[in-house]
Amino acid sequence: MIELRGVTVTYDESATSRPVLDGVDLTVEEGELLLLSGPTGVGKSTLLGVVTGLVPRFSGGVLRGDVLLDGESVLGVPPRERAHHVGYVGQDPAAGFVTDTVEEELAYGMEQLGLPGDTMRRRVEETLDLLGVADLRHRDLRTLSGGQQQRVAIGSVLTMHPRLLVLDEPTSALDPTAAEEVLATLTRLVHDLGVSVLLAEHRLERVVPFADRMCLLTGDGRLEVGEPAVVLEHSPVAPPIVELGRAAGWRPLPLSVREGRRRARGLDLVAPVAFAPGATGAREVLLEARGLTVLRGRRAAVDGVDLRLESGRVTALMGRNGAGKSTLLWALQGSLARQAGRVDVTGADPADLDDASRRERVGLLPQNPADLLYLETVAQECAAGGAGTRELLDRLVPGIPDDTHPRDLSEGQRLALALALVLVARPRVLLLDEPTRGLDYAAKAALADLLRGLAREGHAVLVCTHDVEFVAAAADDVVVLAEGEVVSSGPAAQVLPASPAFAPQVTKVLGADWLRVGDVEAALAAAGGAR
Ligand SMILES: Nc1ncnc2c1ncn2[C@@H]1O[C@H](COP(=O)(O)OP(=O)(O)OP(=O)(O)O)[C@@H](O)[C@H]1O
Ligand SMILES: Nc1ncnc2c1ncn2[C@@H]1O[C@H](COP(=O)(O)OP(=O)(O)OP(=O)(O)O)[C@@H](O)[C@H]1O
Repeated sequence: MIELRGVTVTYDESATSRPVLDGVDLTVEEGELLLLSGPTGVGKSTLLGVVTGLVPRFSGGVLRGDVLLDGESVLGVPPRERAHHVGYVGQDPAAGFVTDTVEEELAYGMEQLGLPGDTMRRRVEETLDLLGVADLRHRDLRTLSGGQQQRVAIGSVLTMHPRLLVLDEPTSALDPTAAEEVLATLTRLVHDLGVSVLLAEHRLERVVPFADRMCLLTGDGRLEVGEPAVVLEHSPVAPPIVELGRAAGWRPLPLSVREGRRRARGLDLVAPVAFAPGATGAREVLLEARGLTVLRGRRAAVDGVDLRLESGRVTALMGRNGAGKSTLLWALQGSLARQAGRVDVTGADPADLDDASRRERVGLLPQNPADLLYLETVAQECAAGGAGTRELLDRLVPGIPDDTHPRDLSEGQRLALALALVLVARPRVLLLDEPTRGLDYAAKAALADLLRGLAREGHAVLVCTHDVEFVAAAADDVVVLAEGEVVSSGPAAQVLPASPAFAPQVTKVLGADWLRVGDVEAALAAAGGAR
């Protein structure tokens, strides 16, 4: 139904710079789910923008080639007029909201299309249920948690019944169960109604099992399209199950946990020793919270939480969308008022400190990294961060040009820059809110290394995330929050395998002794050596 022909996009027309997309051909067929993947900053959002019409109209840059909808060129057709056929949800869902409440937002697109009132009401009800947001229907959009916003944004395009859905990292703010449900819903639309879905995603473990075909942007502007199992043979980005298949020499590669489990029957491995703790020697309590309660609206979003963070440990804070994780982070950091309880960070209550002295003790990476960026270029931001900022940035996502405006960075590049600015201050306690959005596997591995390194040097790290694979790679401990209360906590090696929602792929395939592909690789090497 939509076709890109020889599409080339160049943002910077100087002779030295290469196009982001270079002669890309792609046909999205009716009734298929197409997964777009590739490393951070490679051009995935750009490609989606070509389909929706946002690139180059609102992004700048130059587009060559043609885009056809049902065989007719739509290059001159603005995004608004394509919305009838093409529904789009961007990487920052809140940025696309145009009304005030959940119900209004779900109805807005349909009003623009001039649909009859009873149709609108019916579709709003259906969508509220489909995305599990019925109890939020009257809520102000600005008070929703990140994951709640993402669900509403997806719902607001579904109500228009577009024939093609274009989604940029649609599960990045969703808890694992919600992600699975949203993908199952999309798959149902694809199978039952012949809707087409084109989605870019970094968490391939979530999406690959649902994809009919996969496109890979390789980094030189080219696009490779094929069966997921074929594209993943040599893809630089691959989910843990595929890495496991590669390590064990399984062909064809397993794409789902189920296939992996079948292949793993013949594997005879000696279980790894327990995960090495972050630091040896004495641990120091760097942050202690007792009876922490924070109201949001009339409800306690955080309800009597006790928490202790020690030097040398990386702790993951997990839990359903809306469980109160972001609220807890801001209350620990001291800038969000609490109704009860106390917080102590190395002898002081951060709520009593001014901004500068607070930053030295507790660093917080906000859910929206753009909140930390206010200068004109990457180089200026790095200079303002001080010595070492640029090096930190390059460790996470190498090669970002100095003169780029932070606004023009890809999502992952922007996150890496904000992270570098927080990390360079070397606060003893580091709080990170969902720090893996937009990051490819290499960048996540670099981030995990960085956090583990900081822990070894005596920092305490608390990472709020829905990315179970990242938790498996980075965390010593896990704290799970539900409705504002701590419902379980303990070593990651015990908490993750105990829950079907939080178990990483390797655990699901090989059992509770295994969390990471690296451990399996080591065991395979040891077994090979012993033979
Ligand atoms: N409006 C713009 N002006 C200039 N450069 C841009 C603009 N938008 C994107 N870029 C650059 O083009 C490249 C591709 O960006 P894009 O956002 O398409 O990547 P992406 O693959 O979606 O990244 P991520 O995985 O981080 O979401 C990046 O290097 C980015 O800095
Ligand atoms: N001003 C407000 N009025 C009413 N409820 C609010 C307000 N602000 C936040 N909430 C609610 O408080 C709860 C906790 O929100 P919080 O952002 O801490 O959740 P979270 O665990 O970080 O979620 P996510 O994983 O989706 O980011 C959510 O249900 C949210 O809708």
